[in-house]
Amino acid sequence: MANRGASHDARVHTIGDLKELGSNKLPKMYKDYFNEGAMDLITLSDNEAAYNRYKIRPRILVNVDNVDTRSSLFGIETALPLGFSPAAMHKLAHPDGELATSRAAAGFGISMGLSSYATESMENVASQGLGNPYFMQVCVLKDRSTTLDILRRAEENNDADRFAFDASLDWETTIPWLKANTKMQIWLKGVYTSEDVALAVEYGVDGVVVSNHGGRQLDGVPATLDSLRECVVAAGGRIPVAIDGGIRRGTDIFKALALGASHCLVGRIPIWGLAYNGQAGVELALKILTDEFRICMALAGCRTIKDITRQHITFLNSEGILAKL
Ligand SMILES: Cc1cc2nc3c(=O)[nH]c(=O)nc-3n(C[C@H](O)[C@H](O)[C@H](O)COP(=O)(O)O)c2cc1C
Ligand SMILES: CCCCCCC(=O)C(=O)O
Repeated sequence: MANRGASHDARVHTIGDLKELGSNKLPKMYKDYFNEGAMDLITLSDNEAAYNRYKIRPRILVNVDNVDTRSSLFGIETALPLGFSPAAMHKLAHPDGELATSRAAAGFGISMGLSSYATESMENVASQGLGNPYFMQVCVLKDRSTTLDILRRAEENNDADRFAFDASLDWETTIPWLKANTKMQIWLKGVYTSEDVALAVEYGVDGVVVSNHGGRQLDGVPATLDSLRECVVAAGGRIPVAIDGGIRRGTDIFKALALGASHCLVGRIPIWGLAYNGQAGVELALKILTDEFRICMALAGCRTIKDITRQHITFLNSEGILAKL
């Protein structure tokens, strides 16, 4: 049963409610653009299903009188280990678009990622910030001057628009070129494997995001929560490993952290909030996630984010047996 205490909206008690009500306010073409994925949607659906294969192992008689959900990204404090993934075209969901999303993120003190295909300028989006971390998703394009222009503008805004993707990118040229052209941290988004985490460390990348683009690129790859496990081992604490894809509940955030994620990102949730009620809808989503996460921490016996460990999670194997990780 839904947690009826979490929301201030009579109709929205869960992110599932928000998806249903928000999406259904949109023209079908926009709804499909936001909600669908690649091919047969197997990875899209598994991103969510994976969170149900892992179970929380609560500890009892832990003093959780004063649960502290604070975390950090890029060395900047966040109210939660949560942020918004860069996702294109928020104005298709609501005319206030990324400005509304940015204000909601700033008000809640969480991280805000901006897409190269945003419908608002990075300058206007970043100016909504209140000291919360901002990051810009950059495609390295065939026309490197366009990518350089995005990097310059992102640097000027302390935190990032245009087109042809470059399919010839490789480790040897791309990462050194990026590092030579910016002082900002460089994180790789779209990492799936221990091999590529090891290369990210070797090439001096600052962090990785385990992501399959919300099931919108290669159908048939694992759920990100399943990929996370090998990526965390490969990182070995040398670089942070963030995750996105399929996170819909506060308990999902808890599970990802227990499996070693340093930060969780959500792509469609702010879009559903925007579609439902603009900035107030995004804030409603964050209220639900914050309350659910705080309650989960307390009931699992974790007072701080550091208290959430591998001991707090177990895996339901194909025979329905809880296997210790
Ligand atoms: C409508 C939409 C547009 C997206 N646009 C981008 C983008 O421009 N750049 C990018 O790196 N990822 C993009 N993504 C992927 C998200 O950053 C993120 O990986 C994904 O949404 C996470 O899954 P979730 O929606 O289940 O949270 C997009 C995702 C969606 C749903
Ligand atoms: C030419 C515009 C491309 C926008 C791509 C946005 C995106 O990544 C998505 O998944 O949608």
